[in-house]
Amino acid sequence: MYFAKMHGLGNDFIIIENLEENFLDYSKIATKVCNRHFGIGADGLLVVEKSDKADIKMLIFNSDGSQAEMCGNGIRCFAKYVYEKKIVSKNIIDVETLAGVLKAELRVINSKVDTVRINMGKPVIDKISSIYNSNLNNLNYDIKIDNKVFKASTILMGVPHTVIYVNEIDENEILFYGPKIEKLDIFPNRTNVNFVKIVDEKRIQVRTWERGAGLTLACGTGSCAAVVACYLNGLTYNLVNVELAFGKLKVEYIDDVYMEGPAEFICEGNFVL
Ligand SMILES: N[C@@H](CCC[C@H](N)C(=O)O)C(=O)O
Repeated sequence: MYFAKMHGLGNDFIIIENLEENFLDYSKIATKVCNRHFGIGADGLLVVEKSDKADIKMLIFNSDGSQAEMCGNGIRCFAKYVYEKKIVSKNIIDVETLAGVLKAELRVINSKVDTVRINMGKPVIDKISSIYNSNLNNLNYDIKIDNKVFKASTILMGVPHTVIYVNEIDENEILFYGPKIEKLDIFPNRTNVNFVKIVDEKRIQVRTWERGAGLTLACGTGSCAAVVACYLNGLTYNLVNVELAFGKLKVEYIDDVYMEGPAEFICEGNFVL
């Protein structure tokens, strides 16, 4: 089967096409090809399918085989892929996802996509009982694990995101607490966990423990959720540069959330199913 490998700020994906809609077990394919030792290696699998309500449909599966509703870094890679492979010949593309139809605006230089701006839609701040099984104030509450107390916010940005406010980004802390927070009983569908350091009103740093993929180098939906949470808590402006491990995303919250950043091809080839 033909594949391309792409990344958005180091969050990497295998992309496959299934425009004829053959029966394929995507979850099984994801666990196989995403494995970094026995497969190609990636955080997730993106599938290109036909859509009857948008220009094209994107499906996303995490490296553990679980399906997610949306992926911020993934949708920028996906939009670049369908444009440069001439599957959709428009530079504003409507992409169907399980979180709704989202608009991808491509900045094209010499027929190549440089950056992609996505209208990520509206964050869900209240009424999130399906992801948040509690009557706490989900924008500002405490999570206690062992003897540690974290200030937290939980927001649905296509997928469930919990923001943990920290003074410093500490990878060991993320590896220790990330999986414990992901699986707390208050999150019936698990949660992505974003450790967020506020540098100033226009800059934050984010590292994410992702549901179904573990610690990744960047998370697009997580960066958007972090900006929404920081802005609504009065900690930043509504236009913020989000610094990830290897680059930046520009996120703006004006009713809808807009995210802009790069997408890159790594390689392409074939694998045996
Ligand atoms: N890396 C992504 C999010 C992918 C899905 C997530 N792991 C989930 O299960 O919710 C992004 O860039 O948004």
